[in-house]
Amino acid sequence: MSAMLTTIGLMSGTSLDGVDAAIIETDGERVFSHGARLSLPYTLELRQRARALLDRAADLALDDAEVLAVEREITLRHAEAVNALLADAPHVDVIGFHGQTILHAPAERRTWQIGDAALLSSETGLPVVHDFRSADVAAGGQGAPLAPWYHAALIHGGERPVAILNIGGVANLTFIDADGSVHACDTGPGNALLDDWAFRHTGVACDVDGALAAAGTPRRDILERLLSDPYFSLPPPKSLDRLSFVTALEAVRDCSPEDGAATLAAFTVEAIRRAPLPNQPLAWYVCGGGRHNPVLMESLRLSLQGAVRPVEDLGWDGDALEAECFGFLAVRSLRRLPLSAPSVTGAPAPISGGRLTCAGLTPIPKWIGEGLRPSGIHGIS
Ligand SMILES: Nc1ncnc2c1ncn2[C@@H]1O[C@H](COP(=O)(O)OP(=O)(O)OP(=O)(O)O)[C@@H](O)[C@H]1O
Ligand SMILES: CC(=O)N[C@H]1[C@@H]2OC[C@@H](O2)[C@@H](O)[C@@H]1O[C@H](C)C(=O)O
Repeated sequence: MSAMLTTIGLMSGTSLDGVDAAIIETDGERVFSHGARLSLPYTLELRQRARALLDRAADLALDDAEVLAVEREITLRHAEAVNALLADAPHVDVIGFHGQTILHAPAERRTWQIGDAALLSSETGLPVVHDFRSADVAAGGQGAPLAPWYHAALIHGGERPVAILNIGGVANLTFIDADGSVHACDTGPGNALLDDWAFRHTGVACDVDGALAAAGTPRRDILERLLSDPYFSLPPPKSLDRLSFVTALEAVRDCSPEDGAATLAAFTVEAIRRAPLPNQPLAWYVCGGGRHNPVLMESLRLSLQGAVRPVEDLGWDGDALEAECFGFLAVRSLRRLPLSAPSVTGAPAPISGGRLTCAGLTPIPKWIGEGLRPSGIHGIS
């Protein structure tokens, strides 16, 4: 296998808004180029079916008929995204397929990403690396966040300490200290609660441009109650499920739509401010859909010490970063490089992860047989 592979990374995040796909060239340690990217939204119906699974995931069997049906729909949407990128890409070696998290309970050694890797492989004719979190969780790690590997690979020099903050459905951060050491955790809610609240009150899937929150005032009493959750006093590593703070929607139930949105936005920001960091970052670079919400960005600027900037100021694409990350992690998996480490996920030692499926391929690409075969291969007899 040549050291460098062209990958398509795929992420279907906790916002459940759709699939992001992005091409990079990487050896799993360095990133040599960034290629095309695209996002394909899910239909409202698929979004709602996936959301219903999240609500029931703890009690669902792996082969539940609705799980399999939603998994198939989601996988076919991923295949559409890959095939659209392949139409203009000269050559791609491998797909990094995160899938859709419907349950994340590392304390119970469970994390569940739905997605049919064999179907994706046969629909695209490419090898697929998937199931990135299970090995870490089985070893006692949090299974998340995994993006710090990618952030650390991308960031060169510049000011330190620095934080990369992803505001997706859940918010997570990577902190790189002055000595280069990397720390990470999920900080708390990202956009997910705001999305649910906006949908309930406006029928629109998110609080577009923060319009609702901008017109309201945070309810400080409710905010303090929300922030008294023990999660915020825990040291890292720590990670969250999309539904971890869903009771916040009950707490703001009697607020006006505007005040409720303002309170939930303030909850996201204050949880970030309280993230347990060894030092204060000189700068915070923000990626994920939350950076498109001016209320979140302005409140972060007022609350945090250090500059708050979109990752575009580093020349990165903040909407492609997570998808790119899973292409990067796919190559790390093929090379059996660590996907997790004590200071990031709390795994007892740096360990690799991910599984390879080649169901769509005859013959199997030669490089896959050249000593880089991960454990747990499906589709290779
Ligand atoms: N113009 C906007 N105004 C307000 N919010 C926005 C805007 N654009 C995007 N968002 C928010 O960004 C979200 C999508 O963000 P993103 O794609 O980063 O999430 P994700 O990848 O699903 O999450 P995660 O990082 O948790 O996996 C939307 O659900 C919405 O809340
Ligand atoms: C279990 C799971 O899917 N976690 C996601 C989620 O979305 C944001 C945050 O919670 C983060 O911990 C993680 O995703 C990113 C890509 C990560 O692993 O770094």
